[in-house]
Amino acid sequence: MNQKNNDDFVLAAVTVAGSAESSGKSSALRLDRMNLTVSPGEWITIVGVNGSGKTTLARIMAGLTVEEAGGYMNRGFAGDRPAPYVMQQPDAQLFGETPREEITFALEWLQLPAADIPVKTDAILMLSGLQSIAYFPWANLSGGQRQLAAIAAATAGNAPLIVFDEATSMLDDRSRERVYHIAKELNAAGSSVVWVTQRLDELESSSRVIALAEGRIIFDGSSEHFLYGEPTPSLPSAMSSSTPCEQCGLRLPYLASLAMELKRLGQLQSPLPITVEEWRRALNVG
Ligand SMILES: Nc1ncnc2c1ncn2[C@@H]1O[C@H](COP(=O)(O)OP(=O)(O)OP(=O)(O)O)[C@@H](O)[C@H]1O
Repeated sequence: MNQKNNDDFVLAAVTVAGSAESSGKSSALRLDRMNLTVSPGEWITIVGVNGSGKTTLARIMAGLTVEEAGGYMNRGFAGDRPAPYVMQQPDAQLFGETPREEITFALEWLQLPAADIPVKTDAILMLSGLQSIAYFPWANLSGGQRQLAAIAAATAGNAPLIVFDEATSMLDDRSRERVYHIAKELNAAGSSVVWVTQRLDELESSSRVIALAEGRIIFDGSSEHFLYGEPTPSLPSAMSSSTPCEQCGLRLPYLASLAMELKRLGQLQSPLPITVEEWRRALNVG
């Protein structure tokens, strides 16, 4: 973990030019003068409809090369090396032949003492639930199992910043929970996590949500405000009765709609629940 630099990670007026094909849209820019500050240890969830710029932003935050990017970036606590970046598709990010080899390579790249690597590899295989398939070649594993191995390798080094770009979208519920749990543990240990997702049911009350539309940040605040909050005054009045979530073109999760309806009927009061635990408390059960 990079303990030396506690400066915030800062993007200022970052712009990425659009492709010729996208120039017919209202915004031809992939990112449009984006300003963003992330503090050490923060968890940020990035949401937005398809093509809103999530992956472009995630790649810039990870320190990967994005052509035609301009503006100012100070990587601060994230350090100069690229951050681990876990993509939706595992195959492009695998270097080894098996899950065990993949994790071993990741630890070697981090220059851990050679003697520590086998023990640490076993610990990571166990944490990610991959022990039983540790020596299987990729061809014998499912896409989800390959993705779990890629995630386990990316998270092996407790990097100061880790970017998950819709990393769990091809995993089943159990594997998704496992990955989410690993990311949470890393966050609790001090890593900042950038979590790009289309799944609004993954939001937690305390976490910060950044919503993108057409390459711009159109919401930056708490999950609670995003799902239930007051509309943004600057938006056209036709949109003013909707929540920030709906204003981004995203559909409210079923449970959030239910909470709003129960509030309208006087059955629930603010703060409205988001997580299972909060629902239990709100309904006075369990
Ligand atoms: N390599 C590229 N070169 C040029 N334009 C690109 C490139 N990759 C994406 N774009 C365009 O940039 C815009 C933002 O794309 P981006 O992949 O960042 O969005 P996204 O929100 O991650 O989308 P999705 O949810 O579909 O993955 C889109 O209009 C897309 O067509």
